[in-house]
Amino acid sequence: MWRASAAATVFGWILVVVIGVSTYVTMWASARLVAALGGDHSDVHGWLVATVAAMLVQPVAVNVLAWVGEAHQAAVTRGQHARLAAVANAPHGIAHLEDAEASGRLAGALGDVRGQFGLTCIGEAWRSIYLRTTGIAALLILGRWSWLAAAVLLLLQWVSGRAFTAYLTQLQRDLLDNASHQGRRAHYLQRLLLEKSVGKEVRLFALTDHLLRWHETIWRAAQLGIENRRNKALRPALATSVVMVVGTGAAVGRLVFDAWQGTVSTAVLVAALQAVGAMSAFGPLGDTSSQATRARLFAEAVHDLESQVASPPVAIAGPPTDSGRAAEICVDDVSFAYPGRETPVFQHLSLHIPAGQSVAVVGVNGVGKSTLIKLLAGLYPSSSGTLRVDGRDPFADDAARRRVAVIFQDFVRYHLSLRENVLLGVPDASDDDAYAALRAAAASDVHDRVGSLDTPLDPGYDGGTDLSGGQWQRVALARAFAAVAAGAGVLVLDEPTAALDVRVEAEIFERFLESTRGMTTILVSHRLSSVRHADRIVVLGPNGVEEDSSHDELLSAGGEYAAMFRLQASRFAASGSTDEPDGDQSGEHDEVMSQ
Ligand SMILES: Nc1ncnc2c1ncn2[C@@H]1O[C@H](COP(=O)(O)OP(=O)(O)OP(=O)(O)O)[C@@H](O)[C@H]1O
Repeated sequence: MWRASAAATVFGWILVVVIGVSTYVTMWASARLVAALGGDHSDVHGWLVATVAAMLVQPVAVNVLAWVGEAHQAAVTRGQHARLAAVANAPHGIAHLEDAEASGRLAGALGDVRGQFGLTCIGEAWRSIYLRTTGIAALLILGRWSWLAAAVLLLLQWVSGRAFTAYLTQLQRDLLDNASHQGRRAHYLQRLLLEKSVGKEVRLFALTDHLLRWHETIWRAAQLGIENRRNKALRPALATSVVMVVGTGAAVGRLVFDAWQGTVSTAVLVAALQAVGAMSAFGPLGDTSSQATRARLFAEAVHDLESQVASPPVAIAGPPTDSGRAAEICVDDVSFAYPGRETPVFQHLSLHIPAGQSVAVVGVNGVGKSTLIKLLAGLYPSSSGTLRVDGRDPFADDAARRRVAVIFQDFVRYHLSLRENVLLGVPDASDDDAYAALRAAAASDVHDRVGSLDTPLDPGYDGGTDLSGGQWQRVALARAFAAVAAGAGVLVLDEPTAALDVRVEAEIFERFLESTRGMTTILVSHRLSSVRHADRIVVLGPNGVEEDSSHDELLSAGGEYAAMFRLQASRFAASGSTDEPDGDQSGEHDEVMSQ
């Protein structure tokens, strides 16, 4: 709370003290007023003024504290958003985002910041603090009658409050626990029933009933464990509250008895009766305790995430690189296995790409083409060997990473304007840069269709629209071209053109190779006809680089590449399409390479 806003914390504590003091004065002055009216007539006016003043000050301070709580809440929520964003983005790679437990916890924490926690928890935490302060006022008043009774009541309320908090903690922990296997699965199934992106398939394959039943089964199984834990924590909470009620009754009985015996004055009797009730501020506080517990658990969860996810090595911001110049890539004896996996994707892989060369990487499904690109982009560290972009490690050096512009097959469709989709990584670029990038990606017609660079590419927004798969791919390509114009030294297209028809893909790749001449480019595609104009073709196989030469040389060599290329070409010819003018090119899709 202090970190989010020191001013709100200090002001809040001042108000808490004011509330505590005004509570004490209200109880004591009103009791003295009753006693004065009842017979001793001592300074009726003075006690009346004190009572009224305290009764006015207290609600004003409570309301101002509620207002401070809201401002404080906003500051805390902002801070928590920033901390969560830092947790998600601090590590240089993306392994933590693929770790099911860490990403589940991150998603849960984010949901919490956006939900109830982000709205009321801090206000309720302040409420619980000032209620405890009113409890201290009540304790001091009770002490005027009997310190023993005050201490016993404090103990009973405190034990009951602790038992209730333990119960709430269990409850809230279960609510916060998005990381359990069953919890994640239940959430996932729930999302399938609600999300737009899967709505089509859910209807098409009539999955609704099946998903509902499946979700219910998993949810019930998860609930069973939760209910058992809750019941276990609820029993001591109930038992201690019974003891607390009996103890409070006994204290009231004793107080009345003392008054009956004449050992307690009217003022003390009236004040102490009020104080007995106010001692409940040390006990269970219902929703206030619940929210305050949630705030505490949330802070703990974020702290745990911070220590769990902050994995070394932290990236260094190296000295600026020669922006705009083609980069050289050296992969030397690199082996790599995904975190938590024993089987390596590749072992002892070596590949040298001189600056300015265009290279196509081809190979069957799962051989590791995309994984190699992820390593080049610095998203994972290699398990062994060295991988360098212009002599620097892209996993450890931010400047080296910025030299690599990649459009992956699962590129992001930003629900932002067309301009932002193209220029997201280059904020200083102008509209002309956006048009140039769109032209280079053969996407000028996308601009013509949506009408403006400002059009949101999401029909959910006013004036927004959606694009076809192929149009999205060309917009993503335009983003890559914009990155090149802004100084990236290696441009990688990892099959972002798979949804395009073969003619458009060939056109884009040709244009791409032409407009990036002199740059280092890497193309990954299953359509061999599309990549054959690259300077060099590298065929990846289970044992690393299996073939590595130009298209013509590989064809003459009559190896694996030649066989795959001829098979694609023959399928293409059999399909009767006239898309490929020289009849030497590949077919509709990636028949061979995908098998
Ligand atoms: N995040 C991941 N965690 C664990 N294994 C992964 C992950 N991503 C990919 N793999 C595995 O690594 C291997 C290489 O995958 P990769 O995506 O690099 O292949 P690819 O050659 O690009 O395939 P495709 O042609 O189908 O795109 C595959 O066996 C895949 O199952």
